[in-house]
Amino acid sequence: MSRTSAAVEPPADAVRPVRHPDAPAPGELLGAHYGECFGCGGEQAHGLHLQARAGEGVTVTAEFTVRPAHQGAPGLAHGGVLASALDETLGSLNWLLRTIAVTGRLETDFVRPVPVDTVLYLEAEVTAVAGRKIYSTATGRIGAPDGPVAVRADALFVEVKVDHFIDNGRPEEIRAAMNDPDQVRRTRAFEVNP
Ligand SMILES: CCCCCCCCCCCCCC(=O)SCCNC(=O)CCNC(=O)[C@H](O)C(C)(C)COP(=O)(O)OP(=O)(O)OC[C@H]1O[C@@H](n2cnc3c(N)ncnc32)[C@H](O)[C@@H]1OP(=O)(O)O
Repeated sequence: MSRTSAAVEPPADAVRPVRHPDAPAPGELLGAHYGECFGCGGEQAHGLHLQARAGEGVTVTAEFTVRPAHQGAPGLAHGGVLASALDETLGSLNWLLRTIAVTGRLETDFVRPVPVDTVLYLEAEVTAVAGRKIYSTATGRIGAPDGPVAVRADALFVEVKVDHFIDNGRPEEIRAAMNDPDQVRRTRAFEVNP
């Protein structure tokens, strides 16, 4: 039996992803796309503060340290928090395509418990693109970048226009994001996919 469902399997007409020529160079930190983002934002006290770095092709690596605020069972990371770390890492791949996309489906395997204070070493890759649909996969390892796999995920992201956020988000946060003094974050949010 396949580990993943058909929803995250690229269709026959899917193509290989193409790294955007202006994508950050391999090794470069991507930075947060939004200061209040639970996954990557620096302004969220209990957020993941996940730092993603561009890799070769359409890949990223990221690190996330499990803090006491991220517990489910005593001393162990909450599964939803680990899914968030995978989601954020996978979401950051879309910046290498210069595409704004949201998670349509995220299928997660929790392979090993992840204790508080553990660094989760994540790597993710876009495997295929079919129209607006972006297929990607990620793993999270503990102990070291080549340590044992603790979590993994397969995902389908769907490309959206910036109207997705304007129509559905709250005006005050949209305004604040538009006025963000950080030009890269503004570009990422509003100029990539007008
Ligand atoms: C302020 C701005 C900041 C911006 C910064 C960047 C933000 C980054 C945030 C990063 C944070 C981290 C990331 C986050 O956490 S993102 C936050 C979590 N995700 C969401 O909130 C998304 C909510 N969902 C939607 O808005 C819509 O459902 C979307 C946009 C996804 C699709 O609705 P839309 O009406 O647009 O399109 P469609 O329905 O015609 O579907 C199109 C195609 O896709 C296929 N499909 C769809 N869903 C699924 C599914 N579940 N399984 C399998 N397939 C699915 C569908 O069959 C169709 O295929 P085909 O028929 O064409 O073959």
